[in-house]
Amino acid sequence: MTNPSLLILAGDGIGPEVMAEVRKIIDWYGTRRGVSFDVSEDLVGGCAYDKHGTPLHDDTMAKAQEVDAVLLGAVGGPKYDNLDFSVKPERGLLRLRKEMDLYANLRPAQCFDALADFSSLKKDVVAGLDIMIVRELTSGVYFGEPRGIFKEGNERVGINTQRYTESEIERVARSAFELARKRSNKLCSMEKANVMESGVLWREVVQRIGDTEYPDVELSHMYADAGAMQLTRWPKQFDVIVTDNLFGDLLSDLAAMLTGSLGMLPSASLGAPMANGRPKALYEPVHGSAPDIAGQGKANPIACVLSFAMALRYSFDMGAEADRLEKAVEKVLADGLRTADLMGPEGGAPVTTSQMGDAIVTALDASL
Ligand SMILES: NC(=O)c1ccc[n+]([C@@H]2O[C@H](COP(=O)([O-])OP(=O)(O)OC[C@H]3O[C@@H](n4cnc5c(N)ncnc54)[C@H](O)[C@@H]3O)[C@@H](O)[C@H]2O)c1
Ligand SMILES: CC(C)[C@H](C(=O)O)[C@@H](O)C(=O)O
Ligand SMILES: [Mg+2]
Repeated sequence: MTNPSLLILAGDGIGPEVMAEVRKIIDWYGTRRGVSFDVSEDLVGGCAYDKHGTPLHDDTMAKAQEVDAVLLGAVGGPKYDNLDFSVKPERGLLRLRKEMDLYANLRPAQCFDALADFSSLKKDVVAGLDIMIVRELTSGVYFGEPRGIFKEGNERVGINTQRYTESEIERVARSAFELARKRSNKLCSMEKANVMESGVLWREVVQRIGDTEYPDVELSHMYADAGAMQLTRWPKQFDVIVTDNLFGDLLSDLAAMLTGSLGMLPSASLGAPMANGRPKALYEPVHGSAPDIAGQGKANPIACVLSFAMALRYSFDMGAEADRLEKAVEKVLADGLRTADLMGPEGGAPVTTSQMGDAIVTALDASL
């Protein structure tokens, strides 16, 4: 049997720093668990632009289509802020999502016990929190046409279009209902049906899929602005949330901070099954390239490490190994290890990115 294949696209800023820690964990699985991956690496984002004049070379896109899973670090940075939109680092990531047709973006927000004190919310509001945001990732206002900056009379007008077809809503709704069934059978759908036609359609379609295919799942609907408010008021009322591309972008950053730091939140972007039965998949932390701390050894690698745990679970059917890795992360946090983003105002001595990665590997060793 051939080894499962992984394409690593570490990207820009802290991307390569956090990915180096994931490499240690991939190596650990090879040497200690006999689970070897065929790993290849390539460029995405600003570093790809620097080399090729494009944030994602066609050859890299082709490789991404062939492998079992892609692991991505982060893209972007101030150096590229003034580039034309078509070659900005972020376009590389958006192209991967679109051409791999990764329509269901799973963004869990879990509050580790050891960090409950660290959230900006009160401890009892976040302790034990475990929610899953399913963000539609290949459509909506991110991709709708027309788009652009146009001349209209004496001034310019910027246009983006929110657009959803029924089938796009149906497939992401099914992903969310399936997840809800594996968790606590509760799904909340968020849109703005009070002001947007695309929201009206979204609500109707999600309700129909629920009524006809998932009558056992308790379905509720909420306007996305109220959803943001409820997520900060009492987040534990939610289990699975399904929402569109833009609202999902905002709500998942909000949910990340409930757990203490953006440096903690992983994600899985999944598409339709390939010929081998595995879904098309890309795994990446929710955070970006963090230019303010890049190159200083300060980045928290946990979001990227937990993204690899999601790969073990969703691409490679290794749920028990994913549990092992998540428990190893839990252990290092319980032991008090903190990167700088997890230090309170009282301060203390943070560990470096690399020390955090090493500690996770040591905890994995201890799990055997
Ligand atoms: N998936 C991605 O690649 C992705 C996601 C979001 C933003 N971006 C891009 O990243 C660049 C910077 O964006 P931004 O500053 O709005 O968001 P960001 O997520 O990079 O950073 C926001 C804040 O969180 C901190 N932070 C983020 N990840 C951290 C980690 N692992 N450990 C410790 N602290 C961490 C940063 O230091 C910063 O203060 C932009 O070019 C943006 O487009 C990329
Ligand atoms: C970098 C950017 C294109 C991306 C998005 O807006 O989707 C990011 O914010 C995310 O959340 O993955
Ligand atoms: Mg975002």
